[in-house]
Amino acid sequence: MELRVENLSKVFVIGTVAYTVLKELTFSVHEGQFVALLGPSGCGKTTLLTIIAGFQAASGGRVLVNGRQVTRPGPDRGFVFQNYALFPWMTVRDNILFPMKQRRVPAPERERRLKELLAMAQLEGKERLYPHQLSGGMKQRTAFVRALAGRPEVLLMDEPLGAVDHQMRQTLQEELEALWLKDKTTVIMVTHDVDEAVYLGDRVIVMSAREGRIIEDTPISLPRPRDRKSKRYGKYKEHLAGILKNDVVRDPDLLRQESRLSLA
Ligand SMILES: Nc1ncnc2c1ncn2[C@@H]1O[C@H](COP(=O)(O)OP(=O)(O)OP(=O)(O)O)[C@@H](O)[C@H]1O
Repeated sequence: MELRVENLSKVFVIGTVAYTVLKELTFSVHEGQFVALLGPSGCGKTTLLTIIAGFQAASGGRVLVNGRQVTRPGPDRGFVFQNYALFPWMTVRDNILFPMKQRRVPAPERERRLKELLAMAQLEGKERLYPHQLSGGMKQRTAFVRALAGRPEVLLMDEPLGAVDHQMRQTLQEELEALWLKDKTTVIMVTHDVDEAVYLGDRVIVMSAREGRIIEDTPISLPRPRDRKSKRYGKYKEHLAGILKNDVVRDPDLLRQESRLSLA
């Protein structure tokens, strides 16, 4: 599997003003890599992820998965939304089966895959519960394995832990890592949390607050599970936090570059 983002740009036009949200981004992600996409609020992380998913089109450039250009959503790309987006009226079992039914996976194969995913996520015995009856960790694990049900080439996660408090977040990061280590699907995860990026990422791509450029692309060479208290862990965090801070200091108004368009 190789995912390639080539010269990707996105411009939103509101009235007569064009806002450049992503500007000529280029990077590749290799098989099995866990990439954390880090940047301040509003820098274009979600926009980038949704273009990779095929939910919206780029204004320029392209995304290739195994050499094929992305033009629409497809089963080769799984997506985990913020707040998990489980169907509240469906049980754990039906949530996980849903994408397989949509893809008309034959029933015996569906049941086999469901069993495998429930075991992987330690959700055996919970399959008849509804989302509101689950703990935060169980919801996350359900969302994660639901996205894996169709065996995507790459899993795209948009701040999957965005809505949880600090303590819970660390626990869920550990659960997420344990789950990912069993499967090693290629992941791109959006986050604005430096600690989360260093804890989970094999590699951290940092986006600028302005014009959605890449300002850093760093491998995190630490053994897993990571020791948050280690000196090297702290160094990585310091380094990335410094980059984010410098970027903001250079652009104190944090305003997107605006260009007047003549739409007449
Ligand atoms: N459909 C749209 N039309 C106009 N502007 C948009 C649209 N979608 C996003 N934007 C703008 O693009 C910029 C980037 O948004 P995006 O959601 O990608 O940022 P983000 O880095 O994911 O932010 P956060 O971390 O807060 O979720 C924002 O300024 C946003 O207002």
